[in-house]
Amino acid sequence: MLSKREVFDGVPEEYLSHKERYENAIRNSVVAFSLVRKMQEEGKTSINNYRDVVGGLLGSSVLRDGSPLGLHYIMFMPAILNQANEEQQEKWLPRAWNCSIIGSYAQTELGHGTFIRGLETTATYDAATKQFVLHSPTLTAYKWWPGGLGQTANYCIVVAQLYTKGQCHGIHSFIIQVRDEETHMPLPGIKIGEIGAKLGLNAVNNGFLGFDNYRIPRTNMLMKHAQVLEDGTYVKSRHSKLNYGAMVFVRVVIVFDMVNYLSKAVTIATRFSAVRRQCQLKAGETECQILDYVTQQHKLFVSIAAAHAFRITANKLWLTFNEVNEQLVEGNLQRLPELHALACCLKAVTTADTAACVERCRLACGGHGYMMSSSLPLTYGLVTAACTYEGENTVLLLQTARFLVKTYQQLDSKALTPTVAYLKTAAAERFCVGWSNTTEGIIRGFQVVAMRVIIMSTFNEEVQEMSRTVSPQLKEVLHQLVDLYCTYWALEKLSDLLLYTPISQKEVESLRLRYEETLTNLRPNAVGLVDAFDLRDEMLQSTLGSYDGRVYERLMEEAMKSPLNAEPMLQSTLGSYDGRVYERLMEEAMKSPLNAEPVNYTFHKYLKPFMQGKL
Ligand SMILES: CCCCCCCCCCCCCCCCCCCCCCCC(=O)SCCNC(=O)CCNC(=O)[C@H](O)C(C)(C)COP(=O)(O)OP(=O)(O)OC[C@H]1O[C@@H](n2cnc3c(N)ncnc32)[C@H](O)[C@@H]1OP(=O)(O)O
Ligand SMILES: Cc1cc2nc3c(=O)[nH]c(=O)nc-3n(C[C@H](O)[C@H](O)[C@H](O)COP(=O)(O)OP(=O)(O)OC[C@H]3O[C@@H](n4cnc5c(N)ncnc54)[C@H](O)[C@@H]3O)c2cc1C
Repeated sequence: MLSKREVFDGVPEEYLSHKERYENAIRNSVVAFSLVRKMQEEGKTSINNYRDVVGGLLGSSVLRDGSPLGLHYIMFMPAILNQANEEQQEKWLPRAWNCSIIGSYAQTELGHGTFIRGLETTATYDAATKQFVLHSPTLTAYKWWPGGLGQTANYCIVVAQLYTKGQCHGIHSFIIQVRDEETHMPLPGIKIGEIGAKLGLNAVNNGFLGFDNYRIPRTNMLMKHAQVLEDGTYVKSRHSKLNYGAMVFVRVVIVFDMVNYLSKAVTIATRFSAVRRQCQLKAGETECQILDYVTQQHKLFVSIAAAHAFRITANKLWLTFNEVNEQLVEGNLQRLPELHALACCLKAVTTADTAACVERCRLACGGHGYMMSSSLPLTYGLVTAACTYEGENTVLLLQTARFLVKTYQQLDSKALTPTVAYLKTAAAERFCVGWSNTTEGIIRGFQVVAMRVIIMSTFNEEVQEMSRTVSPQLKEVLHQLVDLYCTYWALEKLSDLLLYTPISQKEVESLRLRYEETLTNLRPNAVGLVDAFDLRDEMLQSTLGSYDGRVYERLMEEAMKSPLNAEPMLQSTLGSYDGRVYERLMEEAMKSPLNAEPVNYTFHKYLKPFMQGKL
């Protein structure tokens, strides 16, 4: 087993080049995941074991910044289990378990991540050849982000709009080979590479993938829920959202992942705070441990409590996930909406809280927390990504809100599922129940808050008609900015206002409405207001923030500059805006510091022996 913080030719990880990071990650991953494969060979294939071992490996000292093989375990295999029929599982799972194929999960595109019903990649059924034709009609249709896809995976689950007999049936999943199993070269009609450097997870080898009328057998559509028959007849799924199952699974395991990272961060910060002595509590005394300061305890102790709370929650969610999945197998879909809402809510809350807590742990360590060697910056990079991937947090919380409002609207007509049963009590009792400063009293208080917020949201949704115009006068707009700033901070600091001012409940409710109104009023001028900062592109240096809005072209242009994309040469009609695609590719290749070797040497040295079970 590799030692902690394995180095690459004696150079600590932080000082490796982008390419060396990848090579180091491949080398460490094949050794680490040989352990997982051994577990499988020895029959220790309980999903709990895998969850804990794979989860423990990712982000561990060996795979500190993720792994190009992570998605293979986290999404590729669970997606086959969740969406492939028995025949397809028999064909693909054994090869996935022994890693003779390495997979990824390609759903997000340059142009769409959240709104998956808007994905543009198409899979059109050709009954004459009994094949699906995969195609990326635009640059924004390119898959963008799939972990391991850049240079590592040779298969992936692709989510595409299914067309048969001229009709679109929405998004479905397909298992697709993208690289030759012997040479690892991209197959004809496949345009593939890595997307470039990121804030963190720089060992994951996130990639892009475009299809140019690429054909796959009909039987490569994952057909557990919906099917396309040989003549092109579409047979729909019992529930349109059963295809979303892979995302629910990952959201559930992310909660476990947050426990790992939060426990690490608060361990580092608390131990350091016991060692670090700074300043004197009383003049003349020896300097005290910073852990003795109440302000330091305020920063850290809630993270210790949160780590335990998240662990208990994660275990309960895992049990619920398994219960509901057993019911799904029996055709009982009754608790699927609750599981979806719960997974959305807990993924969003635990990732957001963990990111905030890890940042507080870093700040609690002063300058030394800013050192890469503290592991706190790296940990922050890992956990903050989780606020975005597997469903951006805001969007997932909106899904939970949607479920809660629907539950409230059916309060009297429908039996409540376990996690929302409290709404019945909160609705039945007087809202202003007496307050008691006990754990139970606080929980009851938050249940009442939840109830009232749901009622307010339902009221806003049903009654509120928001029609507004915005005066073009700059004065008007600046007043709105002042208004926004005041109402934002009044709501942020509401507990102080409630404690120290006579603000009433009614005034708080109208403050909230005013805040939302100000947001809506400012929306039409939002871009104009930032243009007014007059920051030139050269100063911004951002693919996302350039003045001309050509985000996707710039993202792709930057991705092409990655040294890893020089091998192999990309035969690609990337839709470059000036049409000089081949000249530009050759220009870029000539700039690359890498030899245009057809495949990164790590494939033959590490990956292929691993896939052949020789490591
Ligand atoms: C062999 C198996 C074992 C193998 C080994 C296992 C090893 C385990 C490994 C464990 C390791 C642990 C450590 C690792 C931790 C994890 C690391 C993760 C690494 C990175 C992964 C990142 C991957 C990705 O990011 S993949 C892409 C993710 N993308 C998204 O999440 C997209 C988000 N958007 C959406 O989900 C949808 O667009 C949504 C929900 C926002 C809107 O969908 P839609 O428009 O279709 O729905 P609505 O109109 O809003 O609602 C309609 C209706 O549908 C219901 N619904 C929506 N979604 C779902 C769902 N998922 N499930 C069920 N129901 C759903 C919704 O509630 C509405 O219902 P109504 O009744 O109509 O209200
Ligand atoms: C490290 C990392 C790894 C990833 N790995 C994978 C992978 O392996 N496979 C894969 O398929 N994808 C992967 N992704 C992509 C990820 O799933 C998407 O980034 C994520 O779903 C968010 O979508 P988006 O990027 O389009 O953001 P957007 O949805 O465009 O979000 C931008 C902003 O718009 C807001 N917004 C969007 N829709 C709404 C709405 N309806 N209401 C209110 N606000 C809204 C969001 O809240 C956010 O503030 C990865 C992403 C990251 C960062």
